[in-house]
Amino acid sequence: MSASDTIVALASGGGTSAVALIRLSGPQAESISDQASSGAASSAQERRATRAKIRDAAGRVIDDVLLTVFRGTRSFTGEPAVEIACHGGRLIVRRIIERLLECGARSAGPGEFTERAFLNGKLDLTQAEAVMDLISASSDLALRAAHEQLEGGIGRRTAALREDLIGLVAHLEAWIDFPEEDIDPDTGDLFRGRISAAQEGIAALLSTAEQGRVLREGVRTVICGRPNAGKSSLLNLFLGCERAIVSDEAGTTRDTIEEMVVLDGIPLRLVDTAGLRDEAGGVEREGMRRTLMEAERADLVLVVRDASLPPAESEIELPATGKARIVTVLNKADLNVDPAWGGNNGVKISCTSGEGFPDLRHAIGEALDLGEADWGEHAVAINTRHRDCLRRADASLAAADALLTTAQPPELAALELREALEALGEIAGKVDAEEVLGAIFSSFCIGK
Ligand SMILES: Nc1nc2c(c(=O)[nH]1)N(C=O)[C@@H](CNc1ccc(C(=O)N[C@@H](CCC(=O)O)C(=O)O)cc1)CN2
Ligand SMILES: Nc1nc2c(ncn2[C@@H]2O[C@H](COP(=O)(O)OP(=O)(O)OP(=O)(O)O)[C@@H](O)[C@H]2O)c(=O)[nH]1
Ligand SMILES: [Mg+2]
Repeated sequence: MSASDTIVALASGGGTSAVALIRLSGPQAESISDQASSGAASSAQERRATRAKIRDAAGRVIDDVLLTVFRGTRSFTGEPAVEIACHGGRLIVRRIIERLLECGARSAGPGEFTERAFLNGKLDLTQAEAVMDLISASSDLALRAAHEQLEGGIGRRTAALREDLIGLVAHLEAWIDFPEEDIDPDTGDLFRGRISAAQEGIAALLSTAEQGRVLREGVRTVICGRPNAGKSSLLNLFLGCERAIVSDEAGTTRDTIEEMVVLDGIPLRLVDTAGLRDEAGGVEREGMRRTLMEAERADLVLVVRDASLPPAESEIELPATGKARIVTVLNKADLNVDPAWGGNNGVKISCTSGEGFPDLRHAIGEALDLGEADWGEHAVAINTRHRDCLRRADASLAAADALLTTAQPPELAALELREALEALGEIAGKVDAEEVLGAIFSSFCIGK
């Protein structure tokens, strides 16, 4: 499959920079670049940075650049491509792209280069997704998981599962189609054992979904407590800057404030909220409603209490927190800690002095239980699309197993197995009936 048009886009970040990278991909990449560079592209050596001048239609120089030409399928996109490294001014970038459009290129849509790489067989779907994960990774662990996926980690694991199932379908269908060949039906325990082994493989992948979500979106961490407990001060302490307004006026924070931080390699999406109190009205009430909504969706709730007050005065009725872990933070430990706090097992800290902050970070790590140790060597973490495909595959395998257990016609079980294969194939973006046929002929030598 190959695209007929040539796309162009800025590949580096917007804004002003020392150098910017403009990318062209498609069959006319080289000829379009030639028009804009007085033939410099076609006289350039393949995959070698070559000095050139980009000129407008009137022949005036727009910029002095480095061109790199990728010929044939030897490029990221698997089709002819040209990269132009120009000076990173906004106007320069705009003028060069305008010139390339004038010469016959079209503006690329979002993800279109990677989509082409997929369509040209350079990447499977999980690898294409990994490119995005890689770019948006906000922590070392997320980066590792994205790298593993870009290297084909998930693709390999689903391919192995598919291979097992293809063997199974081949066996079952050969038996259906050629009963006279005297193939051992093998639909008893052995056959079902292979189905359940595949289900175990699926379950192992599915069990990484939660980590995948956390790595991609961050642990939703909601800071809640009574007004003035120091919630916004805690957010600021995490960020190391005065992001949220802090004041001794109770009810300062009205709307939720969200910021990402990374704690020992784990991304946290921190949400500062409006304080919870019974006597609130008007805007503050609306703020509280938002706090409760956030708490319900949280993975982790940090309950901030003012340790300089007696426990009863900083007590909050904890909102419904779904499945969130809860860590209690006893703030203002620099003041006189009310003796009644004695036996409370919250983490004592001072947001003003920073004292006790390492203990809090440690307590959060423990509560989340997401440390390096759990990652093993291969940091595979599936995304929601993979999860949905895996769940469908698992349901089909369960159905196939049930059909075989109740001695239904093998055709029905074969259909379910094919459904499972298709669902697994969707993960890497391939669905291919030929594969099953190939396995039948190669392993059973039918027609000899
Ligand atoms: N300048 C530049 N830097 C970049 C990219 C790019 O496209 N251009 N990348 C884009 O995301 C990443 C690197 N990934 C790449 C992947 C494949 C090929 C490539 O040319 N593949 C050919 C040749 C293989 C080889 O010689 O190793 C191929 O697969 O046939 C290039 C970059 C990050 N840095
Ligand atoms: N002594 C002391 N004061 C603190 C500490 N943390 C916060 N404060 C003070 O407590 C007051 C309230 O702090 P905020 O961070 O605004 O409290 P909040 O929980 O966000 O309050 P609302 O947004 O109104 O719900 C401010 O005057 C802070 O300076 C602390 O560790 N020690
Ligand atoms: Mg606040």
